[in-house]
Amino acid sequence: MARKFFVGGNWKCNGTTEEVKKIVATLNEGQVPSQDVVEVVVSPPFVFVPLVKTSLRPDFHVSAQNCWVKKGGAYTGEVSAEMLVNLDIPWVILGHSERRLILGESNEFVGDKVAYALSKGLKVIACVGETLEQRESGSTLEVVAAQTKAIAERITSWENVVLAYEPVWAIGTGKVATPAQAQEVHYELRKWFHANTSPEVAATIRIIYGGSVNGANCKELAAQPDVDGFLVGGAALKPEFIDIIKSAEVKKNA
Ligand SMILES: O=C[C@H](O)COP(=O)(O)O
Repeated sequence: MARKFFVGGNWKCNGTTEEVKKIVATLNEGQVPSQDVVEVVVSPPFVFVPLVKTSLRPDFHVSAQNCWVKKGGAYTGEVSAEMLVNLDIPWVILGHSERRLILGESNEFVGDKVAYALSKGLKVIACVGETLEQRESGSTLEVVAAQTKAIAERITSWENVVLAYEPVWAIGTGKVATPAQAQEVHYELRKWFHANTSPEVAATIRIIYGGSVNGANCKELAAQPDVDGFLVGGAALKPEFIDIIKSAEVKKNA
Protein backbone atom coordinates (compact mmCIF):
# COMPACT_ATOMS: atom_id res chain seq x y z
CA MET A 1 0.00 0.00 0.00
CA ALA A 2 1.39 3.39 -0.96
CA ARG A 3 2.16 5.68 1.94
CA LYS A 4 0.67 9.14 1.46
CA PHE A 5 3.27 11.90 1.78
CA PHE A 6 2.82 13.86 5.00
CA VAL A 7 4.01 17.40 5.69
CA GLY A 8 3.66 18.86 9.16
CA GLY A 9 4.44 22.47 10.02
CA ASN A 10 5.45 22.89 13.65
CA TRP A 11 5.26 26.58 14.49
CA LYS A 12 6.68 25.93 17.98
CA CYS A 13 6.40 28.90 20.37
CA ASN A 14 6.22 31.58 17.69
CA GLY A 15 3.80 34.15 16.36
CA THR A 16 1.46 37.02 17.09
CA THR A 17 -2.14 37.24 15.90
CA GLU A 18 -1.04 39.36 12.95
CA GLU A 19 1.77 37.00 12.01
CA VAL A 20 -0.51 33.99 12.27
CA LYS A 21 -3.06 35.63 9.98
CA LYS A 22 -0.30 36.34 7.47
CA ILE A 23 1.01 32.78 7.53
CA VAL A 24 -2.50 31.37 7.10
CA ALA A 25 -3.15 33.75 4.18
CA THR A 26 0.05 32.55 2.49
CA LEU A 27 -0.93 28.91 3.04
CA ASN A 28 -4.43 29.53 1.76
CA GLU A 29 -3.13 31.03 -1.48
CA GLY A 30 -0.51 28.34 -2.12
CA GLN A 31 -0.89 25.98 -5.07
CA VAL A 32 -0.18 22.50 -3.77
CA PRO A 33 -0.80 18.93 -4.90
CA SER A 34 -4.18 17.44 -4.04
CA GLN A 35 -5.03 15.65 -0.81
CA ASP A 36 -4.65 12.34 -2.65
CA VAL A 37 -0.96 13.11 -2.98
CA VAL A 38 -0.08 14.90 0.26
CA GLU A 39 -1.53 15.31 3.74
CA VAL A 40 -0.74 18.68 5.31
CA VAL A 41 -1.01 19.47 8.99
CA VAL A 42 -0.06 22.74 10.69
CA SER A 43 0.63 23.03 14.36
CA PRO A 44 0.30 26.49 15.89
CA PRO A 45 0.74 27.29 19.59
CA PHE A 46 -2.40 26.40 21.59
CA VAL A 47 -3.66 29.99 21.85
CA PHE A 48 -3.78 30.33 18.07
CA VAL A 49 -5.37 26.95 17.38
CA PRO A 50 -8.98 28.25 17.17
CA LEU A 51 -7.97 31.13 14.87
CA VAL A 52 -6.05 28.81 12.58
CA LYS A 53 -8.77 26.20 12.61
CA THR A 54 -11.43 28.65 11.50
CA SER A 55 -9.34 30.44 8.87
CA LEU A 56 -7.23 27.66 7.33
CA ARG A 57 -8.10 26.13 3.96
CA PRO A 58 -10.16 22.95 4.36
CA ASP A 59 -7.64 20.63 2.73
CA PHE A 60 -5.05 21.36 5.47
CA HIS A 61 -5.54 20.15 9.02
CA VAL A 62 -4.61 21.45 12.44
CA SER A 63 -2.47 19.83 15.11
CA ALA A 64 -1.65 20.71 18.69
CA GLN A 65 1.98 20.66 19.81
CA ASN A 66 1.39 18.67 22.99
CA CYS A 67 -1.27 17.31 25.30
CA TRP A 68 -1.44 15.96 28.81
CA VAL A 69 -0.66 12.34 29.60
CA LYS A 70 -4.05 11.47 31.07
CA LYS A 71 -7.49 12.86 31.77
CA GLY A 72 -7.45 16.56 32.64
CA GLY A 73 -7.96 17.97 36.10
CA ALA A 74 -5.62 19.68 38.54
CA TYR A 75 -2.67 20.00 36.14
CA THR A 76 -1.95 23.72 35.87
CA GLY A 77 -0.79 24.79 32.45
CA GLU A 78 -1.70 21.57 30.69
CA VAL A 79 -4.19 20.91 27.90
CA SER A 80 -5.88 17.52 27.74
CA ALA A 81 -6.48 15.19 24.83
CA GLU A 82 -10.20 15.49 25.61
CA MET A 83 -10.03 19.25 25.05
CA LEU A 84 -8.42 18.77 21.65
CA VAL A 85 -11.11 16.28 20.71
CA ASN A 86 -13.75 18.71 21.97
CA LEU A 87 -12.33 21.41 19.67
CA ASP A 88 -12.19 18.95 16.79
CA ILE A 89 -8.40 19.11 16.53
CA PRO A 90 -7.42 15.85 14.84
CA TRP A 91 -3.65 15.76 15.40
CA VAL A 92 -1.13 16.24 18.19
CA ILE A 93 2.68 16.25 18.19
CA LEU A 94 4.12 14.22 21.06
CA GLY A 95 7.66 13.47 22.15
CA HIS A 96 9.29 16.40 20.40
CA SER A 97 12.96 16.57 21.42
CA GLU A 98 12.46 20.05 22.80
CA ARG A 99 10.04 18.55 25.32
CA ARG A 100 12.16 15.48 25.93
CA LEU A 101 15.35 17.45 26.51
CA ILE A 102 14.22 20.78 27.96
CA LEU A 103 11.21 19.56 29.93
CA GLY A 104 12.56 16.13 30.82
CA GLU A 105 9.92 13.96 29.16
CA SER A 106 11.17 10.36 29.35
CA ASN A 107 10.61 7.63 26.75
CA GLU A 108 8.03 6.05 29.07
CA PHE A 109 6.17 9.33 29.64
CA VAL A 110 6.04 9.98 25.90
CA GLY A 111 4.79 6.42 25.35
CA ASP A 112 2.04 6.98 27.93
CA LYS A 113 1.06 10.24 26.25
CA VAL A 114 0.87 8.64 22.81
CA ALA A 115 -1.25 5.80 24.17
CA TYR A 116 -3.64 8.14 25.95
CA ALA A 117 -4.01 10.51 22.98
CA LEU A 118 -4.72 7.58 20.63
CA SER A 119 -7.25 6.15 23.08
CA LYS A 120 -9.17 9.43 22.88
CA GLY A 121 -9.23 9.34 19.08
CA LEU A 122 -6.41 11.75 18.28
CA LYS A 123 -3.87 11.10 15.56
CA VAL A 124 -0.28 11.45 16.72
CA ILE A 125 2.95 12.73 15.20
CA ALA A 126 5.39 10.94 17.51
CA CYS A 127 8.95 12.24 17.45
CA VAL A 128 12.19 10.36 17.98
CA GLY A 129 15.80 11.32 17.39
CA GLU A 130 19.32 11.27 18.74
CA THR A 131 21.52 14.06 20.08
CA LEU A 132 24.86 14.91 18.49
CA GLU A 133 26.66 13.14 21.31
CA GLN A 134 24.62 9.99 20.77
CA ARG A 135 25.27 10.07 17.02
CA GLU A 136 28.98 10.56 17.54
CA SER A 137 29.13 7.69 19.99
CA GLY A 138 27.44 5.42 17.43
CA SER A 139 24.21 4.90 19.36
CA THR A 140 21.71 6.54 16.97
CA LEU A 141 19.84 3.36 16.11
CA GLU A 142 19.78 2.18 19.69
CA VAL A 143 18.35 5.53 20.83
CA VAL A 144 15.60 5.76 18.23
CA ALA A 145 14.71 2.08 18.73
CA ALA A 146 14.36 2.60 22.50
CA GLN A 147 12.18 5.68 21.96
CA THR A 148 9.99 3.78 19.47
CA LYS A 149 9.83 0.68 21.67
CA ALA A 150 8.48 2.70 24.62
CA ILE A 151 5.59 3.72 22.39
CA ALA A 152 5.12 0.26 20.86
CA GLU A 153 4.83 -1.32 24.30
CA ARG A 154 1.88 0.91 25.14
CA ILE A 155 -0.23 0.92 21.98
CA THR A 156 -2.08 -1.73 20.01
CA SER A 157 -2.25 -0.04 16.61
CA TRP A 158 0.08 2.26 14.67
CA GLU A 159 -2.66 3.19 12.21
CA ASN A 160 -3.07 6.73 13.56
CA VAL A 161 0.60 7.43 14.17
CA VAL A 162 3.15 9.17 11.98
CA LEU A 163 6.70 8.71 13.25
CA ALA A 164 8.93 11.77 12.91
CA TYR A 165 12.67 11.09 12.90
CA GLU A 166 14.27 14.32 14.01
CA PRO A 167 17.98 14.22 14.78
CA VAL A 168 18.41 16.80 17.54
CA TRP A 169 21.63 18.12 16.00
CA ALA A 170 19.73 19.06 12.84
CA ILE A 171 16.88 20.93 14.51
CA GLY A 172 16.98 24.66 14.00
CA THR A 173 20.71 24.49 13.26
CA GLY A 174 20.70 24.69 9.47
CA LYS A 175 22.69 21.42 9.64
CA VAL A 176 20.30 19.15 7.76
CA ALA A 177 20.92 15.40 7.72
CA THR A 178 22.17 14.29 4.34
CA PRO A 179 19.59 12.36 2.32
CA ALA A 180 21.71 9.24 2.92
CA GLN A 181 21.79 9.80 6.69
CA ALA A 182 18.03 10.30 6.83
CA GLN A 183 17.38 7.29 4.59
CA GLU A 184 19.61 5.06 6.70
CA VAL A 185 17.73 5.79 9.93
CA HIS A 186 14.31 5.60 8.27
CA TYR A 187 15.24 2.26 6.71
CA GLU A 188 16.47 0.92 10.05
CA LEU A 189 13.29 2.12 11.79
CA ARG A 190 11.20 0.34 9.19
CA LYS A 191 13.27 -2.78 9.79
CA TRP A 192 12.64 -2.35 13.50
CA PHE A 193 8.88 -2.22 12.87
CA HIS A 194 9.16 -5.36 10.74
CA ALA A 195 10.90 -7.26 13.51
CA ASN A 196 8.98 -5.88 16.47
CA THR A 197 5.45 -5.15 15.26
CA SER A 198 4.35 -6.64 11.94
CA PRO A 199 5.33 -6.56 8.26
CA GLU A 200 2.10 -4.63 7.63
CA VAL A 201 2.99 -1.87 10.10
CA ALA A 202 6.51 -1.73 8.66
CA ALA A 203 5.11 -1.30 5.16
CA THR A 204 2.45 1.25 5.99
CA ILE A 205 3.76 3.48 8.76
CA ARG A 206 4.79 6.89 7.57
CA ILE A 207 8.25 7.87 8.77
CA ILE A 208 8.86 11.55 8.20
CA TYR A 209 12.07 13.54 8.61
CA GLY A 210 12.54 16.76 10.57
CA GLY A 211 15.57 19.00 11.07
CA SER A 212 16.42 22.07 8.99
CA VAL A 213 14.20 21.05 6.08
CA ASN A 214 13.72 23.94 3.66
CA GLY A 215 12.60 24.75 0.16
CA ALA A 216 16.05 24.00 -1.24
CA ASN A 217 16.82 20.63 0.36
CA CYS A 218 13.34 19.05 0.49
CA LYS A 219 13.26 17.43 -2.95
CA GLU A 220 16.40 15.39 -2.49
CA LEU A 221 15.25 14.23 0.93
CA ALA A 222 11.76 13.44 -0.38
CA ALA A 223 13.29 11.25 -3.08
CA GLN A 224 14.62 8.79 -0.48
CA PRO A 225 12.52 5.62 -0.53
CA ASP A 226 11.84 5.52 3.21
CA VAL A 227 11.25 9.25 3.71
CA ASP A 228 7.48 9.73 3.69
CA GLY A 229 7.36 13.44 4.38
CA PHE A 230 8.58 16.09 6.76
CA LEU A 231 8.06 17.78 10.09
CA VAL A 232 9.16 21.33 9.45
CA GLY A 233 9.99 23.99 12.06
CA GLY A 234 11.50 27.31 10.96
CA ALA A 235 10.56 27.01 7.30
CA ALA A 236 6.93 26.29 8.24
CA LEU A 237 6.62 29.96 9.15
CA LYS A 238 7.77 31.06 5.70
CA PRO A 239 6.29 30.96 2.19
CA GLU A 240 8.77 28.19 1.28
CA PHE A 241 6.55 25.80 3.28
CA ILE A 242 4.48 25.63 0.09
CA ASP A 243 7.56 24.41 -1.84
CA ILE A 244 8.13 21.76 0.82
CA ILE A 245 4.55 20.56 0.41
CA LYS A 246 5.11 20.46 -3.35
CA SER A 247 8.06 18.11 -2.89
CA ALA A 248 5.41 15.39 -2.52
CA GLU A 249 5.37 15.40 -6.33
CA VAL A 250 8.79 13.73 -6.22
CA LYS A 251 7.10 10.58 -4.90
CA LYS A 252 4.30 10.73 -7.43
CA ASN A 253 6.82 10.81 -10.21
CA ALA A 254 9.11 8.17 -8.66
O1 LIG B 1 9.36 19.97 14.63
C1 LIG B 1 10.18 20.41 13.81
C2 LIG B 1 11.59 20.22 14.00
O2 LIG B 1 11.99 20.45 15.30
C3 LIG B 1 12.45 20.85 12.95
O3 LIG B 1 12.70 22.20 13.20
P1 LIG B 1 13.55 23.03 12.11
O4 LIG B 1 12.91 22.75 10.79
O5 LIG B 1 13.43 24.45 12.53
O6 LIG B 1 14.94 22.49 12.18
